Amino acid sequence: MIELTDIAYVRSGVADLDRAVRFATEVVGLEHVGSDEVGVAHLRADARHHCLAFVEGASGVIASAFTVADEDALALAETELETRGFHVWRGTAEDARTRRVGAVVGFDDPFGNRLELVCAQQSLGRPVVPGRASGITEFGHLCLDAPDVAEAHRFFSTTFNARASDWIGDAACLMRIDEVHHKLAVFRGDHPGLCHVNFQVAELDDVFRNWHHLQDLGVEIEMGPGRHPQSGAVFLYFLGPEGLTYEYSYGVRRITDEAAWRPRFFDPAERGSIDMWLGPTQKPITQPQLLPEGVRP
Ligand SMILES: O=C(O)c1cccc(O)c1O
Ligand SMILES: [Fe+2]
Repeated sequence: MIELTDIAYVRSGVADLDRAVRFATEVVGLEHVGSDEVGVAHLRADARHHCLAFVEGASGVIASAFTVADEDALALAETELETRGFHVWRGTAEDARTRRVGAVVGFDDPFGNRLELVCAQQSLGRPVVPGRASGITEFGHLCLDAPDVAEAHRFFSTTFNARASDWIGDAACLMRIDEVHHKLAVFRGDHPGLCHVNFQVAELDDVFRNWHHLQDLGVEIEMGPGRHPQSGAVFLYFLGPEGLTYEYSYGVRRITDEAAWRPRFFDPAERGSIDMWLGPTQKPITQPQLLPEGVRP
C-alpha cells in the first residue's frame, strides 16, 4: 500500500491564463507566485509553494497530486503501481522543477483521472500575500469524478492509505489520509474530472463575507452557504473561469480517534444529505387556515 502524506496541488489547463490568474487572485484570494516561467502560473494558499497551477492550453484538469514521504517512498510507489499494471510516467528534473517538487511520477487511475505522486514539495517561509483578504488558510481538499464511487473507494483504499470517512450513497465518498475528515473526495460523474478544489478559511464570517463579495461581483454561486453534515463545515461553492469550481469552507472536523470512527451513510435523495440546513422539501400549504396568524401563503 502506498502511503499518501498529503494533497500537493492541482494542475489545470486554461485557455485564458491571465483571466484564470486574475480570478484566482482578485476573487478567490490566492497569491500568484511570480516566476520566470512562461505559460504556467502558480497559485498559493498556504506554506506550499503552490497548490494550484494553471497551464496555458486546453481547458480542463491536467493532474491532481499527492505527496509521499521521500524519494525512496516515491520509487517504491512507482514500482508498486507498475506491479499493479499501471503505466507510470517518471518526470524529468524540469518536470519536477516546474512543479517545485523533488521528483514526480504520474499515472492514470482506473477512471481516467491523471494523478501525480510527488516528494519534497517546496515550502515558502514568507507569509502568503493573498490577492484579496478572503481569509484562506490552506488548501483543504480536492474532489475527483469517477463513474463508480464504490470502485473508486476500493481503488484508493487498497492502492493507498485512503479511508472512507463518510459516504453519500453511491454519489460520493469522502476519504481521509490523515486526521482531516477528508483531503480527497470522489463524486459520481460520467467522465473523469475535477469536481472542485476546496480552500479552508480562518473564520465562519469569512464564508459569509466572501458570499456577499462574490455576489457583488456577479460570480455564479453554485451552492451555499450551507453546512455539510459530513465534515460539519460551513461551505460555499462558486464557479470560476473555464469550469473550475471553488469551495470555501470553515470548520472541517478532524478524526482524532481513528479506531472509534465509523463512516456514516447519507442518502443523496435526502435534501439535507449535503447541506444540513436544508429541511425536508416543504410542500406549499394550501389551507391558509393552517398558517400561523398573520402569515399568508
Ligand atoms: O466537507 C464536506 O463534508 C463535504 C461534503 C460533501 C461535499 C463536499 O464537497 C464536502 O466538502
Ligand atoms: Fe468539498
